[in-house]
Amino acid sequence: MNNCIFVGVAGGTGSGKSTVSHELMNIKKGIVQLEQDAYYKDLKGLSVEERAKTNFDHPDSIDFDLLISHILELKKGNAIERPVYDFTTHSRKKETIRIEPAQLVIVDGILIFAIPELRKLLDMKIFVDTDDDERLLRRIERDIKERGRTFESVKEQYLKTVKPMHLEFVEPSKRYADVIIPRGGKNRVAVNMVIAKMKRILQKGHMD
Ligand SMILES: Nc1ncnc2c1ncn2[C@@H]1O[C@H](COP(=O)(O)OP(=O)(O)O)[C@@H](O)[C@H]1O
Ligand SMILES: O=c1ccn([C@@H]2O[C@H](COP(=O)(O)O)[C@@H](O)[C@H]2O)c(=O)[nH]1
Repeated sequence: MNNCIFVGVAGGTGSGKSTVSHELMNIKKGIVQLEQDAYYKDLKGLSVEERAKTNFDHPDSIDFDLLISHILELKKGNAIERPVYDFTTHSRKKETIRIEPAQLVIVDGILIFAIPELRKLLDMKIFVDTDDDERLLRRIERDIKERGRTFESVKEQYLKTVKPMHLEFVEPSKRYADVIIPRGGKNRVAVNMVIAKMKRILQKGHMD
């Protein structure tokens, strides 16, 4: 598809990436989303205990080759089959989701700006910047409610891998952002400015 625009939304876990991505998806029909979360490597080959101990915040835990190849296919105008990842079992489901090429593709995830080959495929890079304590509180609530975790497991994972990887990979990748949204996805002023800009780009059909 000609003039397909790729917008990256990065930020730490619980920063509000999904919230911002959904706001952008609501601009008009036909905008599609590629979540880095869908591209976690399948850990079916490991025992349940080994899976739970995996460092899910290191770039090696994600199949970036597949994500990049999907972006390139969408750029060429071809549909892709996006994997479906199950956070409770740390494995890929059998089914996939067909994503058709679109004028605007939102790519979101904690590490997308930390990978140079991926970064250079993004036409606009937005970083959602939320204080660590707020992100942690949201993460505890979400992982217990939606991802089948206990408070103890969230605490252990946060201290062992989530926090150190955030400091090593996610936070430094903020330097590559074109736009930084402070205080998360409900920052109306910032989100409305990004939406207004995206609407202008979509009307013109290309980046400035
Ligand atoms: N500004 C905010 N204030 C309060 N809660 C928020 C805010 N932004 C997001 N949340 C909540 O925090 C959780 C994580 O937000 P989400 O957008 O899914 O973050 P991410 O995709 O970066 O992990 C969700 O439950 C969401 O409803
Ligand atoms: O099997 C898994 C895979 C990933 N995680 C955690 O998910 C977050 C990233 O998702 P957000 O939606 O951006 O919060 C990452 O910090 C991983 O630690 C997991 O716990 N289990």
